[in-house]
Amino acid sequence: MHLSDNPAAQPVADWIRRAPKAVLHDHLDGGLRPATIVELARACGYEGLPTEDPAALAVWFRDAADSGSLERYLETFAHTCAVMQTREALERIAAECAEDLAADGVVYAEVRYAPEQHLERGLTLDEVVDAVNAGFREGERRTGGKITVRALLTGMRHTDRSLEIAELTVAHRDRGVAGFDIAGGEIGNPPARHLPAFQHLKRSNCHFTIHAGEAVGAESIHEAVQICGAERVGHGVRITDDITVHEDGTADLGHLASYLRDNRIALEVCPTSNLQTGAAKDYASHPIDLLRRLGFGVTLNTDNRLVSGTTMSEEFQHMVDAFGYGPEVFEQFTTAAVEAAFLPLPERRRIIDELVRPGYAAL
Ligand SMILES: O=c1[nH]cnc2c1ncn2[C@H]1C[C@H](O)[C@@H](CO)O1
Ligand SMILES: [Zn+2]
Repeated sequence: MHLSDNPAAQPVADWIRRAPKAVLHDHLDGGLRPATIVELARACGYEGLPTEDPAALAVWFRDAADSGSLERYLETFAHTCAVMQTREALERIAAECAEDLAADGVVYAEVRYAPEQHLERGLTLDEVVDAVNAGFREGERRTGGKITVRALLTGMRHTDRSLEIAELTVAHRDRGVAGFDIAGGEIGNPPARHLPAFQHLKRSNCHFTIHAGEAVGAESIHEAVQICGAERVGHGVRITDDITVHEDGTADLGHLASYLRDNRIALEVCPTSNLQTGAAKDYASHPIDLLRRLGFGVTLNTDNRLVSGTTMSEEFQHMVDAFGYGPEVFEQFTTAAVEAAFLPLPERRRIIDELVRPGYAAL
């Protein structure tokens, strides 16, 4: 099913909006406000936008990304990255990102982006990271501390800068950066190509996740977790390749699937994005429910709020519609996300004890 067959701008139940949420997988360059893109494009002289009408631009992104292919999904980012090349633009976009997530009830967010994609107008890698961090701090301040945001620095799988970005991550950790990731086209770019980056992170005791099991199957997840040492998996839905479901509903797990489940390797699941890239057919048959029932460390995420035309609340609502979930399931997903956050343990505990549990109890 294509998203365009689906009603846009999903109405969301009031309790879903109020529920405390945590997002581990949200791309900064996939979540800009459409009106901000239009303004920044005018200011920096970028003439490539498909339209200058913000509402039409939002629809354009979602439709263009709804292609059935990860490669075509990724092409849309040329327009967002084009307007993310100055300190002011990055700071503004990061501050608005924190505000938008907080307005949607997100209390903890890890937001990722690839610093190497923001160097076209002369910024250095360090300046990019400083600008985004300043924006996140400003956004947290504007929301009165309702949200905590940490950055993940992404290395692009088709380029050769991952070691440099891993070093950048280590240099900026404890100053707003919580970890590292690799993203981009999965086919032809296996994670082990970036082994030196992962080895540097391991030696430096630094957190990382890897996009895997989105466009390629379980072998990509195996490489990400067992060869590269990822603590979490971005998407990971194709772990179903290693699970056999029988007619009576029981399931057998292969060794990799068992390893992920038994070690609570968190899966950063992004249902709407999966429908667009062809990693899943529709919400009702999305593997998230099977994985949850089997005891995997499932977390629910947006991936790209603009490009996928979604929010955390809308992802929750899609799951309610498809599987009839109530608040207890979302409390599970949210708790699993905070437990898998790249934060010191006492901070994770504080978010669960002071924000998540009381928030769900009050619904
Ligand atoms: O879901 C994804 N899979 C692989 N790469 C992705 C996904 N969403 C965004 N990206 C890419 C495009 C962005 O420019 C980059 C850094 O955020 O990460
Ligand atoms: Zn992603």
